[in-house]
Amino acid sequence: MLKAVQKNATKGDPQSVISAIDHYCRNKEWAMNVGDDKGLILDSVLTEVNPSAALELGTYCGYSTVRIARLLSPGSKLITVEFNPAFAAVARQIIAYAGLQDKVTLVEGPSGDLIPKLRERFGVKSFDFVFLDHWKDRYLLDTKLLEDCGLLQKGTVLLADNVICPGTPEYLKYVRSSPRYESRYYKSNLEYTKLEDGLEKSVFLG
Ligand SMILES: O=C(NC/C=C/[C@H]1O[C@@H](n2cnc(C(F)(F)F)c2)[C@H](O)[C@@H]1O)c1cc([N+](=O)[O-])cc(O)c1O
Ligand SMILES: [Mg+2]
Repeated sequence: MLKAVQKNATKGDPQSVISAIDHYCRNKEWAMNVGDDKGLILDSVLTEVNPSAALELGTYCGYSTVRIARLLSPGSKLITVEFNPAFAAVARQIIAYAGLQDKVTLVEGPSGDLIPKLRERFGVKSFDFVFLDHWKDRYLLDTKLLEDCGLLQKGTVLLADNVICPGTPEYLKYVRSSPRYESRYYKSNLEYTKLEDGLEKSVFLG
């Protein structure tokens, strides 16, 4: 994927990086990026929220990191968390190739340990936007952790990938039944396939 970006994309042009990854994953080797179909929903929700402090759980190779960072207003920041050092190393290069390294802080390690430290380490008061795309059995745990650490404020938007495929049943049940969230499903398809998948947008009500 990184080679495809270096070969086919233009340095400093985030859209060309996104297109190069989508073309590679559609024609050469599938990969678990949010992809171009769900990516358009991510773009529109992000533009609507226009966050000054955004968090991504699950950097993987940095595809959605680039999608998010390219739309941030000047001075806004994205913190992205990745557990796997090999993926993090690729993501750093892809983010840098897109020229977005000044807007993005990539933090390596497990979310359980890192989330409680985000305030003291990065001076984050709270997040306006959170993109969940990491291990599906951690979505609910980490959402509760974000609540408990006071990192969500009234109006914070959580956007979760893969709520249908591979699926995040407990997370969905929680955000759809809790009086503290206003939740809505955006139907789409699993990246680079015709299978159904979708994003769940949940607004924290405080
Ligand atoms: O399993 C999927 N995604 C899991 C994604 C996992 C990614 O999130 C990282 N992570 C783990 N913990 C953290 C943190 F930050 F919490 F520490 C970050 C992992 O190292 C990995 O890079 C998936 C699978 C399919 N599929 O079709 O099978 C499609 C998709 O879109 C998917 O996202
Ligand atoms: Mg995903």
